[in-house]
Amino acid sequence: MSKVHPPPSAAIDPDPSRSWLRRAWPLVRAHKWMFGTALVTSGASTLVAVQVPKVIQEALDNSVVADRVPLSHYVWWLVALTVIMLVVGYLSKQLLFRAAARIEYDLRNMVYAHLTGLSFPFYDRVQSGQLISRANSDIRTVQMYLGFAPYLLVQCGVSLVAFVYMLAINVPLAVMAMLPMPLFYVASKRMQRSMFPVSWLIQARLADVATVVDENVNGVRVVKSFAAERNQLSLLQKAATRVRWAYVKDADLRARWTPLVQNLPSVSMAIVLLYGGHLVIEGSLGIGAIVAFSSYLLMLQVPFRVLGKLITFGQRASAAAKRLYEVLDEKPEIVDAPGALELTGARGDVEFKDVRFGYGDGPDVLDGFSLRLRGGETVALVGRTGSGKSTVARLLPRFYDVREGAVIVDGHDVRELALHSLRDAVGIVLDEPFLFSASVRDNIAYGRPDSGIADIERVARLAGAHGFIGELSEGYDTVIGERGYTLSGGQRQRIAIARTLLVNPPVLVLDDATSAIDVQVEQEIHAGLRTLFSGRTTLIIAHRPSTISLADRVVLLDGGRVVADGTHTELLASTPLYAEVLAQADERVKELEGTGR
Ligand SMILES: Nc1ncnc2c1ncn2[C@@H]1O[C@H](COP(=O)(O)OP(=O)(O)OP(=O)(O)O)[C@@H](O)[C@H]1O
Repeated sequence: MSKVHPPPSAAIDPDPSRSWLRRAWPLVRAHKWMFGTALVTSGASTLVAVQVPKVIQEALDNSVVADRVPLSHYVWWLVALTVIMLVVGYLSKQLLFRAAARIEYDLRNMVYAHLTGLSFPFYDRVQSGQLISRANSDIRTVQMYLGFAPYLLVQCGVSLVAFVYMLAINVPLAVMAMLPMPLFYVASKRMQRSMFPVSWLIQARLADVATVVDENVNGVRVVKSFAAERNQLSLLQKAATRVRWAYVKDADLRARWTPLVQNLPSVSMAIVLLYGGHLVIEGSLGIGAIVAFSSYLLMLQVPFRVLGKLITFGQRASAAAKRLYEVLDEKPEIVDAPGALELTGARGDVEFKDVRFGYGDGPDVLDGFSLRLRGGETVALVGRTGSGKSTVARLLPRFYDVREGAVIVDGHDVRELALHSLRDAVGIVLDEPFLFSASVRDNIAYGRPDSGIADIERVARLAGAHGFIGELSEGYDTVIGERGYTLSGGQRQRIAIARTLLVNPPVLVLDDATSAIDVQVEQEIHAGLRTLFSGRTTLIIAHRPSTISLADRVVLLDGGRVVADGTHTELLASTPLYAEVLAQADERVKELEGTGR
């Protein structure tokens, strides 16, 4: 049985006018106990660390210089403090890393869940490399900051206790030692201002590189068939050069600012030596105080140094978070209407009523498109390339919404139906089906994961896939390579047909779904296809007369609307455009066969 994974514990604040940190706050708050305990224990361990110089000071003054107390007394104290620091430090780190991992889990799940919910128009606009980069590196950057910034801040805060101890030893010396600190603050601020744009640029350019790499890997077949490796490499080099430029700029700014910011506290050490040494010579301060002071100053350097890093880190996290929010704030365009109806036991009566549609802000692809498919009918949709046939197919399961008119299933506008019930009822097989890197059996059972092998074999037989599956090295258990590229185009199509058949949808759309199956094999599986179509409403988008002959009726699409409707023979006789489209398709098939594809 598969393990149940908990849903994310929190979502981000939806108000986009708020700062990125405020919006991310619910993620941290969801683990407040673990986080809180981690912070308290880390504060406690720092507090213990601050005691160490005090013990050394007393040991020097009372045991080494004055011989009033045995030295072993202080040695035991130091041992005890170290043990406490070890135990408390272990606890705080354990809890902190766990809390940080949980934040990452929540963030990752939230982003992926959101991406899954987004509609096709979003995926048409966004490059997948950018998405992958956002989903990986940006999540990590934000998680690191959310997880570790509060911890570092607590450590910084508690280290300031060191300053209180310095004041207790000698007020004027403590004040003088802290004099360079305002300068330090100003330098850190300036560093922050000059570095922010560059850190933003780095994130954006890394995403560009991811896009090129993604296209290179996914489009490797095209790249190689055009022997375009060099071009692709030069594209990558261009993107990588832009990243390098940003990193060099970052390094340049860092090299200018970091030494200044890091070494300013050393000025404090010089002041302590100069003024403190004078006080010791005068006899108003013990030598132990100077040693304690230098330790405290070292401790105080840590927060200031960390603060500098925290600032840069914060800028990266802010840039990453804003890019993640861009995705998270994206509203799915195609969603269930309030009170959406469940489509159950569909008859498969389909109607496109005076549909006008275009992609995004683009021109109309369909305009005044009307078509009725009665329950159980098989209709072939034919048209020139680019005439909008696949677009018609995409409107039926509501991948996109129409601009005007309506798509109606069983008397209901698809916009009134619950999306999951509509998509359960409409099966769609594409010409280039996507297969997963899983076994043939799992690919066929994708829509019905609980199906038994008997059902899987039955649909594979109908789709004409059983024969070649049997010849694969491990039959139905053969794992097919990424996207199914270890199979031929026709084999992939037959697996995709079987996959849809198993779901048994009352409405079926085959979008050029047999185009890669050779004519002879297609003839062989015609019987299977007829069984597949019987009892369900089928829209076949096809070019071959042999496929078209499976339909009861043929409609011709041109100029965004239906221009002819009838049987294959009727259309051949009455509509010259129909014969022209078929002839063009025939030429295309011959060309493809000629190139051996
Ligand atoms: N996702 C999209 N975003 C923007 N425009 C698109 C998109 N998909 C298709 N188009 C455009 O819509 C028009 C119709 O495309 P469609 O894929 O529906 O044609 P088709 O008739 O199926 O073509 P073919 O026979 O070549 O597959 C074309 O002009 C195409 O450029």
